[in-house]
Amino acid sequence: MTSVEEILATWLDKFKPHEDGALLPPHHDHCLACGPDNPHGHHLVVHRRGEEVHAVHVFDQRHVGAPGIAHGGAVATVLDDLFGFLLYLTGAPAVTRQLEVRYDSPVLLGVAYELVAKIVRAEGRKLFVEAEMRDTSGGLVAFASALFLRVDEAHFRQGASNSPPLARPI
Ligand SMILES: CCCCCCCCCCCCCC(=O)SCCNC(=O)CCNC(=O)[C@H](O)C(C)(C)COP(=O)(O)OP(=O)(O)OC[C@H]1O[C@@H](n2cnc3c(N)ncnc32)[C@H](O)[C@@H]1OP(=O)(O)O
Repeated sequence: MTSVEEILATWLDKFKPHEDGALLPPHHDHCLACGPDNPHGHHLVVHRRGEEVHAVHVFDQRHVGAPGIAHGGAVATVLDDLFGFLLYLTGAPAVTRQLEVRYDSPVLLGVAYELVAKIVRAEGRKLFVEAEMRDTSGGLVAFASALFLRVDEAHFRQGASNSPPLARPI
């Protein structure tokens, strides 16, 4: 697992401008939603699309709530993390202060959904953001809104000396 200091050393590079259509970098390699090296993660892949961010995502059996249906917390994780990619367009890190998710239809495992997020407005440190998740017919299955607050590197250093075990003992 990479240390907080190692992540911070390259973290701000990710906030340099990304071209329209570019594949956006994961927050870090073990991020629960987008980290490619997290075996429990969603492995979310996100591109810039104009002033929005876009992903096509499939939930799998690891994210099950009711049989065959994604857990609502898993859906919220992915939507929250998608907002985290909008931060690359703003040029500065921020964290979720409030997140609200509306679940309009069950999100089915093994089915592709299209996700889009955008910044609705920015006021000082505050970023108000919204996201939609749609099925391949264009039907809205979930809608999220959130408030993100800009923070500095000191915020992330709060976790630097905290090294819990990688997995709970069985
Ligand atoms: C290691 C390196 C990097 C790794 C990065 C991984 C990144 C992952 C990326 C993304 C992954 C996904 C994302 C994640 O998972 S981020 C992880 C989940 N989020 C957190 O852990 C955040 C925890 N919270 C905090 O640390 C503090 O609360 C922070 C720092 C956020 C704010 O505490 P602070 O004390 O600083 O600020 P404040 O609370 O006084 O408020 C400030 C202003 O905001 C206004 N306000 C507050 N609430 C509301 C509201 N509901 N509607 C409207 N306004 C509201 C408030 O009135 C005030 O306004 P004003 O008086 O200034 O006008």
